[in-house]
Amino acid sequence: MSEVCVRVAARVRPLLPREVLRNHRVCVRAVPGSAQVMLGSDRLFCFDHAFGPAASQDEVYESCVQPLVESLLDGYNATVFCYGQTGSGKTHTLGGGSPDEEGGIIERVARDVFLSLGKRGDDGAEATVQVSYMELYMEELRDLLELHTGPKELRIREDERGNTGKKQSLTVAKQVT
Ligand SMILES: Nc1ncnc2c1ncn2[C@@H]1O[C@H](COP(=O)(O)OP(=O)(O)OP(=O)(O)O)[C@@H](O)[C@H]1O
Repeated sequence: MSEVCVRVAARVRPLLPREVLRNHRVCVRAVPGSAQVMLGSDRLFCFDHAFGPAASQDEVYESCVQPLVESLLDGYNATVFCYGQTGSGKTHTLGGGSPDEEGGIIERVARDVFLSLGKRGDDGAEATVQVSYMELYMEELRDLLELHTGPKELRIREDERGNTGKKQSLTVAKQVT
C-alpha cells in the first residue's frame, strides 16, 4: 500500500442508451495506459487512477479499494468516497445498478473482508464485523437498516483524536446529490 493518504480516481461512464438516442457526444476520455483524463481535445487532468467506459467493476475495485481491505484488517481505518454530479455513476460504482449487473464496491468489500478473516482465522484469531448503512441528507442522518429510527436519535460523535468509532472502520460513502 502506498504511503499517500488520499488517492483520487476518475471513472468515465459510457453514454446511456437515452443519451445515444439524443445524439449526446462523449467529451471526456480516459487516456489509455495512463492515469489521465482528457477534457475536450486539449485539457489534460492527472489522477492516481483513470478508468474509461470499458473498465469493469473488478478493475476499479482491485486497483482502488482492495488494498484498503488488507490494511483495514491490519488495523487501519479507510474511507472510499464517491463524488460526482447526479447520474455520473456513483451508485453503479458502489453497489451495481441492478441485480443483473456486476456487483460494486460494497459487495466486493464484504466478500474480501470475510475471505481474509477466514484465512486469518486459521491462526486462531477471532473477529466481529459490524455494518451500518447511513444516509446523510441536509445535515440529517438516517439509518437505512432501521428506518423507524428518527433522524433526531442519531448523532455522529468524535473522540479527542477525531475517531468516530473504537474499532477499525472502512467507510464506503456516496455524495448525496
Ligand atoms: N460504468 C458504468 N457502466 C455502465 N453503466 C453505468 C456506469 N456508471 C453508471 N452507469 C449507469 O448510469 C446511470 C446513472 O448512474 P448512477 O445511478 O450510478 O448515478 P449516480 O451518480 O449514483 O446518480 P445520483 O447522484 O442521481 O444518485 C445508471 O443507469 C447506471 O446503471
